[in-house]
Amino acid sequence: NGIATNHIVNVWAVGRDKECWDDPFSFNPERFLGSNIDYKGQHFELIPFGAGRNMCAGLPLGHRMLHLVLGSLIHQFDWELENPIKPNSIDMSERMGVTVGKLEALKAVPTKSVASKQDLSQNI
Ligand code: HEM
Repeated sequence: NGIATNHIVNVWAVGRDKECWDDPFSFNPERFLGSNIDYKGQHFELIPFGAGRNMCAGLPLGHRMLHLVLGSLIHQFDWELENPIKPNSIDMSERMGVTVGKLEALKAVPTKSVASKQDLSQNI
């Protein structure tokens, strides 16, 4: 009838629903080992790219780039937290908005890794 409506799905809440997830507030990527749940819009408990006909058009690119960029950063650099922050003292408070981010930015300090220097010397 020509009337357009906008809907905003609360993906944050879906991802923390204890009906869908065991221990939903824990960061536990291992929960996906041996699970058939994927992120491609067919399993509605996990929809980082949305679902249906308006889902993210960049999913294949995003999927490839994430692995490439993250893998390169981990391979090329050793990463440390800024003093005096320790892994278990990271402030994980969230900043609410249309998207959710960390309230305090995570500062990670890179130094060139031994592995990447070895790669370089092999190329000479
Ligand atoms: C990890 C990276 C990304 C995430 C998590 C993401 C997530 C999303 C989400 C949640 C939507 C809305 C889907 C909906 O309304 O149901 C969307 C839409 C869209 N995204 Fe992404 N996106 C990512 C990367 C990209 C990239 C790299 C591109 C392009 C190069 C892209 C292009 C688009 C476009 C064009 C739409 C609108 C699709 C439409 O309305 O038909 N996205 N994305």
